[in-house]
Amino acid sequence: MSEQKHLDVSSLVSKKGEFVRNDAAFRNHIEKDGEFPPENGRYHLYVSYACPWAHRTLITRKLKGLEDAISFTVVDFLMLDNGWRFNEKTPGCERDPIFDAQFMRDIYKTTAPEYTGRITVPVLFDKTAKKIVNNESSEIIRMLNCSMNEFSATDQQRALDFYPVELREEIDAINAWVYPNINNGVYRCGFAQSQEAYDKAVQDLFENLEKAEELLSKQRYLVGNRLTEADIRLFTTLIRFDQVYHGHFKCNKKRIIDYPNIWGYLRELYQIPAFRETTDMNHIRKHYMMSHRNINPYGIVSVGPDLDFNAPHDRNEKFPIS
Ligand SMILES: N[C@@H](CCC(=O)N[C@@H](CS)C(=O)NCC(=O)O)C(=O)O
Repeated sequence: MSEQKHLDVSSLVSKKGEFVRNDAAFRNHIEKDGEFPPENGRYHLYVSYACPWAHRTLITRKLKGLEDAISFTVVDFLMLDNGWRFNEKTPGCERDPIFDAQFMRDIYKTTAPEYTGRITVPVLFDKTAKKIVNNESSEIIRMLNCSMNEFSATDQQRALDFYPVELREEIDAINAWVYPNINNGVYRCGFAQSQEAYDKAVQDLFENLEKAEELLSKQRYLVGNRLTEADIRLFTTLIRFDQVYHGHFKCNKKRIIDYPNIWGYLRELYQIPAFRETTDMNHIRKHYMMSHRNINPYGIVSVGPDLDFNAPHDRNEKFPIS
């Protein structure tokens, strides 16, 4: 196990000062007749409410009605030198129910002692084999979308498909600009270590937010009239934007509330229970501002803004779904 401090992002910064995210290491899949077969109650998610990548998995789990089939544990929002930790004293968090571990790194160390990479969430964990199945959220949400259908709570949830075959090309094309420029784009702004890297990241971010605004001025969702994985993936960045990324990551050319179509779209998604009930703004705001001491040395949590995500939106009138 590497002894590097958890918050040390120097290994993730290029010579030009650009933030470069590492690829996830555990890339197994839940599949019939495979090492990790679909099974009710066998799998567990380790997540942080603060983390946009983990947030995707919680939303998909709930949309698909897999609350009884897949358990989860939330780590403390504070991530300091020892990384993600379990702390049942923080509201919303619990003890680790599998190993009673103190830190997330203990889960990685116990079950994958040879692993030397970063200790990230989300983690999809097999409670029977005591193994990490996967720690890449984009793959975890695909598994939750289709590999556990037999355990969905209702037939309606079972039938939901957020990555349907006929839309895959379009969804992939959207993800291909949303991920680098928006999802990871905010991190590229916030963790940039040169003016040049920041300037480029911020330009890419706002050009692509304009692109999303333009698209959402013509249609209800990113891929036409149907809610897909692309929307789940964009939502978790948008919901954090004005409250955190705008100030903390210096993404302050505009706010999301300045884009009328994105703002309406964000409110519509937030008002769907699976999105709203998995959003914890307290964890989100405190995590970023109290943990990233390299960019906010005193850990002071800023005041606002106070946004009404529950305010009515006009998406249904603008783009009715027949
Ligand atoms: N590719 C991963 C990225 C996950 C990730 O970077 N998670 C962050 C939290 S937002 C983390 O755990 N960071 C700790 C670190 O990099 O040391 C995914 O999408 O699942």
